[in-house]
Amino acid sequence: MFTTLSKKFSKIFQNISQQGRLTEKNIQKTLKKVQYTLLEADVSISVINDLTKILKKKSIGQIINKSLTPGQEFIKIVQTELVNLINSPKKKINFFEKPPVKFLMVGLQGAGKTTSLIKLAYFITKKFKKKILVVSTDTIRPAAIDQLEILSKKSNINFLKSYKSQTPQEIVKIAIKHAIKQLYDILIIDTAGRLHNNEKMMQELQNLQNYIKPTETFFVMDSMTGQDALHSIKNFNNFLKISGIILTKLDSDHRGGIILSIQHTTKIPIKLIGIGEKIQDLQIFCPDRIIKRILGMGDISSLIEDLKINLKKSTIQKIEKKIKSGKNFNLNDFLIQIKQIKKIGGIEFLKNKLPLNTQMINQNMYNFNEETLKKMEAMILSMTPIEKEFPKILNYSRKIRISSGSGITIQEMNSYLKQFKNIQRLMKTAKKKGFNTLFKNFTNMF
Ligand SMILES: Nc1nc2c(ncn2[C@@H]2O[C@H](COP(=O)(O)OP(=O)(O)OP(=O)(O)O)[C@@H](O)[C@H]2O)c(=O)[nH]1
Repeated sequence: MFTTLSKKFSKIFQNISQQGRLTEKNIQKTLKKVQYTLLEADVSISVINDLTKILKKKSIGQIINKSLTPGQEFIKIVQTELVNLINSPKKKINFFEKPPVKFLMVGLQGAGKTTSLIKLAYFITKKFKKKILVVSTDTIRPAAIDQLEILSKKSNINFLKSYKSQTPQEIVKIAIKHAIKQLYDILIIDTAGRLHNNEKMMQELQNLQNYIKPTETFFVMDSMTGQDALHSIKNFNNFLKISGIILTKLDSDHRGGIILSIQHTTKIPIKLIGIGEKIQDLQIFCPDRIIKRILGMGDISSLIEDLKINLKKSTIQKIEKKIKSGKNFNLNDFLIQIKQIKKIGGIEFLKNKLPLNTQMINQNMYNFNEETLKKMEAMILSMTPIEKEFPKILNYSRKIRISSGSGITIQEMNSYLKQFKNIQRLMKTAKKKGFNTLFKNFTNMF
């Protein structure tokens, strides 16, 4: 996510941080670099111009000769202004009205409407314990109704069957009746993908929205579409009242410009982001977290949140208990950790959320990948219980035996055991400073 963009920002920031004193000239020079970076990232020109004006005014006014750490001050200003650029007071999802609250999903073909619908239903069920019903009004694309049915079944979401012979309005009428009767809190309605210039289909959608009067009408948008998407949103908004955007496919490494342009250009808030194809890959849009990632500062907060949502409470409690007890962290515990890393999305997922500077400094971390994780697991599984408990006893002959059992060279084994020792040290720090430091110091494990 935003790798190219964040690498560029990291470089600009590294450069300015090294300057003891800032003059108007070098602030102007840095702002030029920021401008080019945004331009290359496909941010719209009007956004860049407005942003540069504010940055110039604030940074020149506030920094020169006034700050002891001018570089840091400059970075803070850029960070704050970028957050302001994508923030909106209307970004909260409204589902606290009289039930059944209705959500309508609209957008171009293939934008990710059906997938996002299911992810959203799953997210709200899991986080807010609401009773949700989903229905499809897509009678145009063959298999669209079946797709929603299959996804719903897979995720244990209540699905109401609809038929191609029905009109969207008939489907919705039945669904609302059903939702009221069965006391559902939320009804989420999928629609057929369409182009904004298909007047007939847009009119049909407008009629449907007027009939449903949804609390939220989400425009689901593929973030890979770039600047063209801005026209689509505006055109959809001419027919409908869009209350929020769900920006999908942010996991692909695109240029990132669209996320900085949407709010400023359309005044419609981004409410949710899709970051993968799996059911749990939907997040509430948090401007400060996104900007941190764009600027290469990592996203430790959402990493901790993801870990808390995706790992069982009991597992987290076990780790915390282990840390607090001060008992020696052994290779059995390490094996459990490896399994957990795999479960939450693997090492690439974790790396993605770490501050870029730390990642770049720590070459070992950079070289660490899914393959390494597999090898570590194989190494530990080839050990005897006593070796796992007390790795200190691993002498040369024991290592030879483990090596032939796991297919890992002695050199690799030594390097993994060194990493394990680093983790042991980290656990001791976490005991003093708390559980969250474990993730904040993640890179020190390597
Ligand atoms: N990588 C990634 N893929 C996604 C994301 N969201 C959706 N997709 C994929 O995008 C493709 C299209 O998604 P759908 O949900 O079928 O799109 P749709 O808008 O309902 O499509 P139509 O009904 O044909 O208009 C599928 O392969 C999804 O798995 C995301 O956040 N990340």
